[in-house]
Amino acid sequence: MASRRLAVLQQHLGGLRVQDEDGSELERQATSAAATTLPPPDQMFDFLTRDNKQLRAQIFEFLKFQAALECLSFCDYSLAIKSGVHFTLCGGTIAKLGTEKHHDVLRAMDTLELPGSFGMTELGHGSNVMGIETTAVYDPATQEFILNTPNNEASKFWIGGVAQTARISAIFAQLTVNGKNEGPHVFIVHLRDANGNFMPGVRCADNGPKQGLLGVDNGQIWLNNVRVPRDALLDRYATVDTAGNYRSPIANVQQRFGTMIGGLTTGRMLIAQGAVDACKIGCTIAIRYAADRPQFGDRPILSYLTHQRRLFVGLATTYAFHLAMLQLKQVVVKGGPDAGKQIHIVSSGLKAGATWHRVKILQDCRECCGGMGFLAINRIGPMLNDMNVDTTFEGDNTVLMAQVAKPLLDAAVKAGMTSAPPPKVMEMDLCKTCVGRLLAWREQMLTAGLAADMAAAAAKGGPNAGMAAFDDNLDRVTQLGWAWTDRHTFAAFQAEAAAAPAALQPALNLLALLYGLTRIEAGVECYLSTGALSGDAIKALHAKANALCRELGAGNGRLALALCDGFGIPDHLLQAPIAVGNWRTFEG
Ligand SMILES: Cc1cc2nc3c(=O)[nH]c(=O)nc-3n(C[C@H](O)[C@H](O)[C@H](O)COP(=O)(O)OP(=O)(O)OC[C@H]3O[C@@H](n4cnc5c(N)ncnc54)[C@H](O)[C@@H]3O)c2cc1C
Repeated sequence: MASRRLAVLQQHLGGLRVQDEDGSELERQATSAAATTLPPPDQMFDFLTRDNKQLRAQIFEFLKFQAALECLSFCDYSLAIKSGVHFTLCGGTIAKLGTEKHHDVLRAMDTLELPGSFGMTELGHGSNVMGIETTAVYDPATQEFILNTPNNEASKFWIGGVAQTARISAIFAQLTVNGKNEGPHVFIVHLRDANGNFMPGVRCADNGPKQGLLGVDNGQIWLNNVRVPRDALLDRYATVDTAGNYRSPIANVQQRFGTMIGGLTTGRMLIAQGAVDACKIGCTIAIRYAADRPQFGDRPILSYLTHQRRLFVGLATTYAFHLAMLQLKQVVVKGGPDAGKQIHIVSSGLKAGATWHRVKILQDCRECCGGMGFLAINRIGPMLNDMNVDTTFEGDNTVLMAQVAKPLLDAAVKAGMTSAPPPKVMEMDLCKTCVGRLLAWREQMLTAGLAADMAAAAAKGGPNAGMAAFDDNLDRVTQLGWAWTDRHTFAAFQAEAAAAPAALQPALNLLALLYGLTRIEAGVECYLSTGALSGDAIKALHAKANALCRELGAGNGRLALALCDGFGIPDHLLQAPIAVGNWRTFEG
């Protein structure tokens, strides 16, 4: 059992599994890019940590932890989210924003003695975290903070674990010391005692029935003069001494809070990875079933172009995001002075991109399985419900795409990029380099156009008018977020494919090209409206994508099936009868 578990962990650390020895050439080509381009998991970061055994062990633990949560999401999304809330959101916040005195709490969380929750969102304040209204006022007489919910909109809402199980919460509240508001800070607040009774001044309630994710007890919290000791403040970035003096190395309230929550990106990464993992499951179930299911005679439904267009594009996109996530994890591990900003942008784009793709890919998989896709036992339907929220939590996708676009636009305005590059007809030789250039061009085109509008508005009405122009063009801002994500993800895919052993490259290059072509199709308006691509070029591009789908579908989808096997999901975690050839004997 232990060795099986280790094998599962390893395959997810490395990314994908290597096929059996007796696999055909095509199957060998299709096996893991990640498992073959990267060294074994325990040596993966040797180059960073050669002289520091402790750091190396920490990095390995971090990756093992992420892999373990991935394995949980293969079994059950509620279980993965409940664990993520406890360990990553609550535990991770205490670890990253707290100091050594908070480590006892972490130890009690590790043993599940203290089930944790993450109290950021309020009924009235979701995406705008700076606007939260819960208050924490320092009382120097008792050296305590007094926390309050001043009105119902300030009640903590959606908090995972709070309806039934959580004993503590990392509560975000506006801190006031000596009458001065210092902005949002985080406090460890005990909600329930060991018997499950509410602590004095605390009240919690269930949020009520949800669309899915029923294994997570989301709830609401009201705090009424709840007193917590001075040490309850997570004080890595700000301290309050016994006499009530507030100190922080970051003077600006907004910057200080930005620094605090900027470090809490692990949860966002886990949501993005969970979406990629769901796509692996959905694609594997749907492609296996489609290869096994005849309709209109002996013809397997996988041979229909419409099936290939939906499932193989989904497969290519899943590989693209898997490999981009793998690169992001390496950036996180590597760290460095500029890593924070980079991680924020990349994790925002990948989370929004992966979860929005997941919605489409799982829906396509569901439809491709016909009625069987609607049966709960075949998993895809329940996954669609359980995961529907991933576009909203850990940063609403639209808001995240704006965060991807904002620094690009700020840099463009600063660099004086005040006119869009003139549209020019692009060469369409339909190779990977050409696709990469086209994706980069769309990003530049959108950046320059928006930056020009913002600069013009600022020149007339000042910086606020520049920001108003940003808000007035949020549809284009979202397109820019997508354009950046498409370009970045394609580049990651290309890099991983190029680094793979020669035998794997044809399969990975094929998938990467299919992914890139379909992302140009997704942004076709930009190319056509500017004259960058002609109608004939778009037709050729569409035909090329179809031809790649035909290649993946050859031999009843042999290559596509091998690429699914490359995900390394054991059958007992796939669970769906239609994925393991049992639909013919199905009796309900
Ligand atoms: C199942 C579930 C579990 C959750 N678990 C937790 C938890 O454990 N702890 C916790 O603290 N929170 C949790 N949340 C809260 C979650 O993080 C918030 O729902 C999320 O931040 C969005 O906030 P909101 O729901 O208030 O939506 P809003 O922020 O009100 O957004 C509503 C809509 O308005 C749009 N919008 C908002 N602002 C802008 C803007 N500036 N520009 C353009 N469009 C905008 C958004 O795109 C969105 O479509 C959970 C939520 C759910 C549903």
